[in-house]
Amino acid sequence: MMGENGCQAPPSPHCPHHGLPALSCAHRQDLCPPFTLPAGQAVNTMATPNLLLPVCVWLLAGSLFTEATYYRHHRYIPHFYRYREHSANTENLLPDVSNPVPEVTQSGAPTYPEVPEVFHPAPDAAHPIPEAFHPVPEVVHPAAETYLQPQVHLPEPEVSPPASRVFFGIMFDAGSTGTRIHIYKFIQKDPVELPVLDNEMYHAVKPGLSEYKDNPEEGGNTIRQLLKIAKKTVPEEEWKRTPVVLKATAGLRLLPEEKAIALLKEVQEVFEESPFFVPDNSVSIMNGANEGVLAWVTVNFLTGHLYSNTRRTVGILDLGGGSTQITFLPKSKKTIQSAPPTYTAKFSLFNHTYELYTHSYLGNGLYAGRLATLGALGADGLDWKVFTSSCLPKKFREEVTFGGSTYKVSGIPDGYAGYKLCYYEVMRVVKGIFHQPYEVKGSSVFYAFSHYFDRAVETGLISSRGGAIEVRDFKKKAKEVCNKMTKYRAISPFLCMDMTYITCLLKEGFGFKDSTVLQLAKKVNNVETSWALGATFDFFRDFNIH
Ligand SMILES: O=c1ccn([C@@H]2O[C@H](COP(=O)(O)OP(=O)(O)O)[C@@H](O)[C@H]2O)c(=O)[nH]1
Repeated sequence: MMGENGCQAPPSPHCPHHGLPALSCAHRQDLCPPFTLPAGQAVNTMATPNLLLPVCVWLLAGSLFTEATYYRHHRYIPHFYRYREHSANTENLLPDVSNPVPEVTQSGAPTYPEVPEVFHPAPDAAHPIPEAFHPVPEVVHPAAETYLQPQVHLPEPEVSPPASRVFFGIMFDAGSTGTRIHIYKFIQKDPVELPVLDNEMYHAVKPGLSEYKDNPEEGGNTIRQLLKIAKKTVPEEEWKRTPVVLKATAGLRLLPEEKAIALLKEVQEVFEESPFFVPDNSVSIMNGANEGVLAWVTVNFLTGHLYSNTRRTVGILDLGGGSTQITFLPKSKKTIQSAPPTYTAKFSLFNHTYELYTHSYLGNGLYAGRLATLGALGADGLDWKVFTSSCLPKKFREEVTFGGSTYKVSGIPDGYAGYKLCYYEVMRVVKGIFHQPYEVKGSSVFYAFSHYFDRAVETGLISSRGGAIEVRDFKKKAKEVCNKMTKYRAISPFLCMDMTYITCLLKEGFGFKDSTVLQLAKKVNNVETSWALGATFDFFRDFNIH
């Protein structure tokens, strides 16, 4: 089985390293051992982020495509002291219970700037936006003579402001349960200032790439389908300089290496035949630490915490199909000191170095967790076997597919079902696997999204607009669902297992208190709460996550 290294398909022939344009091949190019290809085809790890974009919002949109497509429009006033006025989604913020200012300053810990310069780092201190995105000089600096009429002694007219420059970034999220395209439109108002996130187009298709492990061509077709949306969204004159990037997560991490490589190669070929710019690091499997860090960047950026002067940030909890991530900025040194060395990540952003607690648990996503609870995870070749669980309705019997494999599963027809037995079963999947961070029992606010959000909506814990609940609410609802399985079966026969798993993950896994408040959100400021935005920032401004 493959490790969690971020590994990529072979380099694109369009890269400067291969004699072509210079847009994004300045990124980190670590070799990736598990994906070593024949000589001359060494693969690269993905690059990592650093960009700051002010945002604010209005939403244009509609559901145009099959599963989920929407188009959002954002405008942002780039002054941090105006942040609260311009937060379009204040119901998602919990300022009163946010992280308090740390009492003890942690050496090497990030400090939040007190002055607005944080928005405009000196050009030489930040990684420059690629050349191609800089406004052309003659547009930015019109010749002064054009505007001066000294001979008639008229007052000097105001010089026109520099023309804004629009650029796009296309980020594919190849998850275990689906593939999603995020098309971000940015506005670069001034070459030395930071671009503004103007809007995002999002569309998702199911199933995920890993389901095509035995038929990569068909997997490639799902990417082709999504690229059609990109062609409709990005103006034709921008295609050539719009980078297209795909990052795969747990679905591909869990596949045998050769199957994952075949899928990545197929995607690379589909990208090559597209009219978009294909950097040499454009198709990769993202490592778990980057997945957590980039989601943290997205959420803290969208909630305004990255450029507020409050020193507050929020933690993130991401429950995917194949893996689950926890990431937060510790207040106490002890959290980092007591964490296993691979459970921390440093990166630079806005001239600051952050050291986060972050970990991705591969095989502990919701779908992988279901199979693990049933004892079926990785049990390929046991087609005859029926995997049973007291978390499922007694009379339920079905085939389920995950990661391209199909398993027979059922309830226990003559046995017992219910919360207690179910909790005992899921405990086996969680116990001894999770590290409990030193300060997780504290008062930090965590944003929980992906399947945490989906299940909370399905069970009526929150509305589809999101909301705040306590960990104990998941437990209460899990008991209710498990003890009334027939009532909830129509929503999903797995609802009892899922809710119990989430409860167990939060309490026994991460060690959260019953009273910990979780802010559940699918979107913040109408932008998807996933790692994709952070990864796009990272593409343009390497965060150097390590
Ligand atoms: O931009 C995104 C990306 C993901 N998701 C949801 O988050 C979950 C993540 O699952 P995924 O298959 O990506 O998990 P992974 O493969 O990363 O474990 C799914 O419910 C997705 O619908 C979402 O709502 N918006």
